[in-house]
Amino acid sequence: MSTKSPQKIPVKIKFLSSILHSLNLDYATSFSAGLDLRACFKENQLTFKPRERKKIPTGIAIEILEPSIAGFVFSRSGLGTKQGLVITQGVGVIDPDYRGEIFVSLLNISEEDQTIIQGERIAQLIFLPFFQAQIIPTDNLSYSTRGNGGFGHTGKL
Ligand SMILES: O=c1ccn([C@H]2C[C@H](O)[C@@H](COP(=O)(O)OP(=O)(O)OP(=O)(O)O)O2)c(=O)[nH]1
Repeated sequence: MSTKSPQKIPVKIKFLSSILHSLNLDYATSFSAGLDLRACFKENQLTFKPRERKKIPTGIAIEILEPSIAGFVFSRSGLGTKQGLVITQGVGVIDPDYRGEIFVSLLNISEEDQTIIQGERIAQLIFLPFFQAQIIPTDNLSYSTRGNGGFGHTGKL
């Protein structure tokens, strides 16, 4: 393992919930890629019935001070694999111009009721670079070996 630390980008964080006062909002280890987001609802706990989904406030709003970096909300692997609580839309995208509270939409894909408690770490926020396309309208796309083949076109093995 390198002794260097991951590169940091500047991100302002506004704390919106007193629940976070007593809890740590920081990277779990010095090489964690994801910043854990915590459930900041008023109740002590929240239960999801099978296939139920809920939007959960995280108690933070952010300002990413780099124009080509967005935040991406991913599932925590423990919550997803042990309890079946996953991000409803697959991945949440936090645009760099978004200033509102970050919400996490969780979906219970298990067959049982699942409960999370106030302050629990429910998802992870990862900052990644993105590109916008410079759109070039055309009728002709260049030849490639793959062509139109997709969705398993190259076989299983
Ligand atoms: O998991 C998420 C996903 C999005 N957002 C916030 C930040 C994001 O910048 C904004 C809009 O998200 P998105 O572009 O995915 O939403 P949309 O459904 O396309 O709606 P909009 O018309 O607001 O863009 O909502 C969250 O708080 N959590």
